[in-house]
Amino acid sequence: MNVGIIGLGLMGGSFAKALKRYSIAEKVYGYARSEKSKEEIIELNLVDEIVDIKTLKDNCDLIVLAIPVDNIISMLPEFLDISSNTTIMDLGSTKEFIVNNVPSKIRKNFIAAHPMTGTEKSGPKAAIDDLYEGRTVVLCNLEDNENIHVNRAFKVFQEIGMRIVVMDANEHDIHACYMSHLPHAISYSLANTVMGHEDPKSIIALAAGGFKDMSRIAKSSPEMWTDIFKQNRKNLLKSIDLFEEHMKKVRQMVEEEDYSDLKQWMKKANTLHEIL
Ligand SMILES: NC(=O)C1=CN([C@@H]2O[C@H](COP(=O)(O)OP(=O)(O)OC[C@H]3O[C@@H](n4cnc5c(N)ncnc54)[C@H](O)[C@@H]3O)[C@@H](O)[C@H]2O)C=CC1
Ligand SMILES: O=C(O)C(=O)Cc1ccc(O)cc1
Repeated sequence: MNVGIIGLGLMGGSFAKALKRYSIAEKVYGYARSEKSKEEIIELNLVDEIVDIKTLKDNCDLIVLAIPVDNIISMLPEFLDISSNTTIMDLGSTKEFIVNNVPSKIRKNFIAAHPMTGTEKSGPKAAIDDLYEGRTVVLCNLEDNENIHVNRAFKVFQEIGMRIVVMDANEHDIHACYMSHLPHAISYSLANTVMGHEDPKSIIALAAGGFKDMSRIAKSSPEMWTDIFKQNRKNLLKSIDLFEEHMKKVRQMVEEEDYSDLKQWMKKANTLHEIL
């Protein structure tokens, strides 16, 4: 099997590494837009060859879109003339808007996937060897796909050591919002709150583990996350409203010195880690 990867940053670059590690592809082709990315991809030896989109389409059994979620949608018309045997797969963090915007001509070929693994880093240098190992990938709306493409996706994800979960795209976006998109909104808010109040010297001198843990994902790519917030806007707004209710509640308990209720509220939060 030949695989083509469009976008060789954290997700695409790590996918290329996993394919090599498990000898899954005969040849891995890459497509990158900027000269800087191309240089980095060659230097890091992420793919066998960097090619244009036509070469990818003519030579690959599987084409992986590992680019920001709005770019995934704008790129889809490029694939209207692909062979019915070629699988296209995206790795985007949102799913419903994407599946609803796949042109009907290639809907059977298009596998909507979301690997539930990543980091706050981006670009080719962020690619890591074992990003996918032992992690979960969510595949959405597989009833819209032809079997050849579903089987190919299952085979590749299993071979790189992933656990597969199948879900409706709408349901996926709700879960992804609470487990990932809301935490990113909170982390960005925390970072901006602290920077608006503390000077850099105090931040360096006093930042402890908790603050570092909670602000790590505030380093994530604004290009990628603006698109995600845009595509999952409805769920994100609802989750922010629910989160604000909790912030109001803790504020009120502290203001009214209601420490017994505060302790109960904290104890309830502690139980999350009995599940995790
Ligand atoms: N970062 C993470 O932890 C995770 C990201 N995702 C999703 O994976 C996708 C890729 O994210 P990352 O790899 O983290 O981003 P990244 O920023 O590390 O890599 C994306 C690469 O694609 C390139 N690119 C952008 N538009 C392009 C286009 N039209 N043609 C060719 N190259 C293009 C960029 O220059 C960049 O090198 C996104 O859709 C994101 O939502 C999914 C799970 C985890
Ligand atoms: O860095 C982290 O902890 C993440 O949460 C990474 C991440 C980012 C986006 C996703 O769609 C999935 C995972």
